[in-house]
Amino acid sequence: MLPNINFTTTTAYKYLTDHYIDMAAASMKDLFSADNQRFAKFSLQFEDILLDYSKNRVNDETLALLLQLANECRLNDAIAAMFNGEVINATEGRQVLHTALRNQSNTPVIVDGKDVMPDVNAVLAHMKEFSEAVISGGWKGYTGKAITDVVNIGIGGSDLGPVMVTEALKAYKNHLTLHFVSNVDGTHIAETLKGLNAETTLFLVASKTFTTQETMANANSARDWFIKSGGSDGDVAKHFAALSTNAEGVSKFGIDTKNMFEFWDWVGGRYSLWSAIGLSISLSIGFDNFKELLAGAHAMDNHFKTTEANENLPVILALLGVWYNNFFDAETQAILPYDQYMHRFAAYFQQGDMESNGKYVDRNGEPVDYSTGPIIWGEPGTNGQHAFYQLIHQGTKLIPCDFIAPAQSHNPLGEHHNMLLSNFFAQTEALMNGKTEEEVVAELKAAGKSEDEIEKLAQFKVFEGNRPTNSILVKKITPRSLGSLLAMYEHKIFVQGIIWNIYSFDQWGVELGKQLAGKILPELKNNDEISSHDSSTNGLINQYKAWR
Ligand SMILES: O=P(O)(O)OC[C@H]1O[C@H](O)[C@H](O)[C@@H](O)[C@@H]1O
Repeated sequence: MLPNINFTTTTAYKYLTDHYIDMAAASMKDLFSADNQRFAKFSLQFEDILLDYSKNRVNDETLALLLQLANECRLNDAIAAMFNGEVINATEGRQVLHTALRNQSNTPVIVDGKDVMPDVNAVLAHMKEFSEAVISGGWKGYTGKAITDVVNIGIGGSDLGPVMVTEALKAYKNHLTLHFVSNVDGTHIAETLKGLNAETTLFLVASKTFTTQETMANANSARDWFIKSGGSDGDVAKHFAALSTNAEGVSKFGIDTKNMFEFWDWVGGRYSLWSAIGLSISLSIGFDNFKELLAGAHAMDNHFKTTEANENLPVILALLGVWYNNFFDAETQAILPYDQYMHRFAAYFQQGDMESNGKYVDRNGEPVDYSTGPIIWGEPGTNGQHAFYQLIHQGTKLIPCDFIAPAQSHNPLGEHHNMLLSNFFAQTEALMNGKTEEEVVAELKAAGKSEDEIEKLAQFKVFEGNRPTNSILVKKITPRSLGSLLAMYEHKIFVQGIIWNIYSFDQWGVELGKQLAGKILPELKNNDEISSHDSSTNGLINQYKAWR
């Protein structure tokens, strides 16, 4: 059982409410001047990952109170409940054991009285064998040719993780070309199939439930294309594999269950890249690298499970997030990787975080009277700098940002990496220090501006500063360090869900739209005028029918 505590009733919360008044007025610049140990005090290292959280609006007392909050919310019991396989996804009656998928130490993980590790290892062995056959060219298509292209058909957790990881680890990729089709918009599959050769294309139908409308529609269109291109029904087995928990659905679709890579309902969709859903990753970068990704995540799992809260990276990140979310009323959290390969990282954690903690009902089924999960967004630096950083620097909203960068580039081209990293360092420094009116005036004077010009311009060039950031410096983005980084964010989300007393592993909020789309679809099959909805929805449907 998860603890069931309203964090706003804790002693720590009361102290934090008072303490916030002091800290809202405190300047980070002053905190740095007053303490030359601040970086050492407020930074942590895990393997090749350095988390510097010193540029936050916190002092020793803030940290102590936030840690007390975690303690009063019985975080340690919650962590134990997850790893021990308790049914902590209570509204779906499921365990939450994506950590078992990367449990490289192979200690037994018991679900309903049975150790799941033999099954986990068997699927990994199947993935290894299959990946090696496809990569080596031993796996032949229906005309005897080796596979050149792999199309992963899936959406949400069955797409975002594999897309993000294969992009982030592109430097490790082999000769296979990966494609990802997710959207039910026919354009996505049509554009992907253009230029592909059915003889050398392998489709992975990735769906935990194997009922998702988008994925089933795209998989059916892919199979039609395959047959039209010359393949026969009997050839489907050589060109279609399924990644799913639903064996019955897979065989109904016509995919041989020998080509099915299984996972289990104790793996949440948005936590599934570690499962058979990761087959596209294993095909793209090889099984050994996929295993390294798992090993990196496992190392972070152990860190999370065994390290004291004050030195625990996911816990610290989570508590800082709570500090801004619930005391400073920050509504969003930016994730800004200074690594072009990580360009889908923020998109991945939009699902990871927002689908997990976007809940207004607590674990008692009562509406909460505090803010829960933040809006996650971000783009890679330096692109973001030339687009939306204006608002982060001078807007009226407080936006806590995570800056992530590798110290070593996979493409050390001239001065590019120093230029990139100089921006990474400069942005967090600028956000903290800002620029005072005196500094602006001095600068304008030095540039030869008149008193009149200076007066007109100065205010617009002032930066308040005092805007919080975390810097996450990674030695190099490797399968291992990426695995650790991903697990770190997953556990951060978990910790926040515990503090907010919500269920982080269900996603009922996606159902209503699906249900209504299911009702509307038949109405679109004829040209009858529709009057069964509100006037807006009727009007839109009828105009669609008139125009299509
Ligand atoms: O893998 P599937 O069963 O096809 O599900 C794909 C996605 O769709 C659902 O609507 C959920 O919101 C996601 O959590 C899930 O990842």
